Amino acid sequence: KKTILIHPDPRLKKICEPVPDLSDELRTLAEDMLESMYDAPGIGLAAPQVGVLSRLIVMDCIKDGTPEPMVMFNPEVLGSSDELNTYEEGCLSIPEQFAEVTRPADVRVGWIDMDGNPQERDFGGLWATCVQHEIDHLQGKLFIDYLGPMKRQMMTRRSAKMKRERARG
Ligand SMILES: O=C(O)C[C@@H](Cc1ccccc1)[C@H](O)SCc1ccccc1
Ligand SMILES: [Zn+2]
Repeated sequence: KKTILIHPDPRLKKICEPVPDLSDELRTLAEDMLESMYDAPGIGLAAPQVGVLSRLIVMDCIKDGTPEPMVMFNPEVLGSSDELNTYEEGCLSIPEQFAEVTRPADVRVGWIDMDGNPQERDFGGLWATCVQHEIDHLQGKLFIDYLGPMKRQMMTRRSAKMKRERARG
């Protein structure tokens, strides 16, 4: 299991490097990230959140109750709808802070899967929100960056407080 970084942390603001070639090490990292995600619990997790500045995200697009774990290397948004959707987002790196974020309702995403094969898929609903939230992490972008400066500052202060309290154990 990997430790999830808490905002503010400079590693959460970095642009992540593309994954050059798949390796067993990267596949193991993806497995560890899925384990950390389920343990949190969460429905998505990006590599920078566990301190790895590579373009890798994991998600579980639960389909009618059955878990559907997804591993995406070098994910990119290929297209997005004009239609928007607003969702109250949270982030495992900004504990217990929630705010409404508006994003395109539907997105087409391309990525390389665990077997090294290129994949392409349309996402809607919660999964569209989740995959956009995760891909933002690879650009060093957090959901609070969509808020006004006052709300962002308040959430940053509170997250920093949570971080201090967690560090003290
Ligand atoms: O920090 C992360 O990237 C995990 C996020 C992913 C996410 C954020 C907003 C909306 C959808 C997904 C969450 O903490 S995972 C926790 C969660 C669980 C169920 C529904 C929404 C969020
Ligand atoms: Zn997040």
